[in-house]
Amino acid sequence: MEKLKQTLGMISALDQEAMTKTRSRVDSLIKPPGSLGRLEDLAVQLAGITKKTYPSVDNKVVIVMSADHGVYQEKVTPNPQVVTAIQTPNFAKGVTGVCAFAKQAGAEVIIVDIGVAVDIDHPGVLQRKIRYGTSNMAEGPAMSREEAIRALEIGIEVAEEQIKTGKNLIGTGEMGIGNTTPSAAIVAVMGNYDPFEVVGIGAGLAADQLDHKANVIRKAISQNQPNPHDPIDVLSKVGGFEIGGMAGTMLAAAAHGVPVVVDGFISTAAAIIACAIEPKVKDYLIPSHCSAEKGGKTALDLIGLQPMFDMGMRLGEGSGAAIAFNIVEAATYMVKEMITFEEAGIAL
Ligand SMILES: Cc1cc2ncn([C@H]3O[C@H](COP(=O)(O)O)[C@@H](O)[C@H]3O)c2cc1C
Ligand SMILES: O=C(O)c1cccnc1
Repeated sequence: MEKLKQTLGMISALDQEAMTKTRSRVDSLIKPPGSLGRLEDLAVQLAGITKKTYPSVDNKVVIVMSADHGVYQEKVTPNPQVVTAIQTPNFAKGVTGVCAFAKQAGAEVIIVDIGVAVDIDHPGVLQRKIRYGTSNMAEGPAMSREEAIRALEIGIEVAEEQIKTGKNLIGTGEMGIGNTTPSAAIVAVMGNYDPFEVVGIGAGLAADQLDHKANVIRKAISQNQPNPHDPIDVLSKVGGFEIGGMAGTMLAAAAHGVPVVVDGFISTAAAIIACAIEPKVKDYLIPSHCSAEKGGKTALDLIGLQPMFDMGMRLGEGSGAAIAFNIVEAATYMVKEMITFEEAGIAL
């Protein structure tokens, strides 16, 4: 709890002076005013986050949190639970979807076992297991409040280790068979939606099973009565270890002035928790894409994030975040590589 409290105490508002300076430079660059659209706003946001007029995001990492879910027993996903364990070392080997995009973006991928159902024996996997998967939220709380805080603190610690080594752009990613169910539950509770409005097919559930998936979430909510005004209560009752870990990563990034790129539906559920814990976190978040998962747009809208692109992607892992790294870095190149009208000797 100490680590969490200390981290929350370090989160401040964006640096207005840096933002004003960067906005002024962006407005005077040799282009029609506003012609680089939201890339201009992104540059200003990066200045506010990093407290630098010329922000740099040249040292990138996607932190992937891997965990299993007790609610798997309710047949909410078509894939065997063992896929989480099979995939986890694959992130260390560099062969998953996010790894391909991270390689292209020049980013590292860090994989953390925060709660996989079996032991993962691979030297490249960070061992931070809280437990061998959550409990079945349809029968009781997914985890204790202490475990939820532990998940947040693991996310903080892993992010801080990365920031200490010089990382200046973080993406959130996850692996966890069944995790679109707790994600939809979080969105339903925090946004007061009926679960059916926000459940999707996840990693390929048959469309005729969506009613069942929504019913499982309804049961979990009525069984546990998560309090939407207490995000840690929501995380513990209907969340997941990897969701808590990603929320913690977002809190740490905000505390240390590092921009954090949010991936798809599951990362957005984590962002909803992080923003409810500390609303100032929102300004440090950079959305990437709009997940094709049914609740994807609703989840982003809940915290007012406007995605950069919509490619019908629904993989998770941090894949959309890694692709978005290129756009985020483009904003920094605009500020430092383009000249102003004045520097060009032109007075219009
Ligand atoms: C081979 C494979 C690789 C994945 N990589 C990410 N996910 C994605 O699918 C899972 C969530 O979907 P659901 O809730 O329907 O189980 C998570 O692991 C998510 O990261 C994958 C899923 C599979 C099958
Ligand atoms: O958008 C996501 O994060 C997502 C959607 C479906 C399945 N896995 C991940």
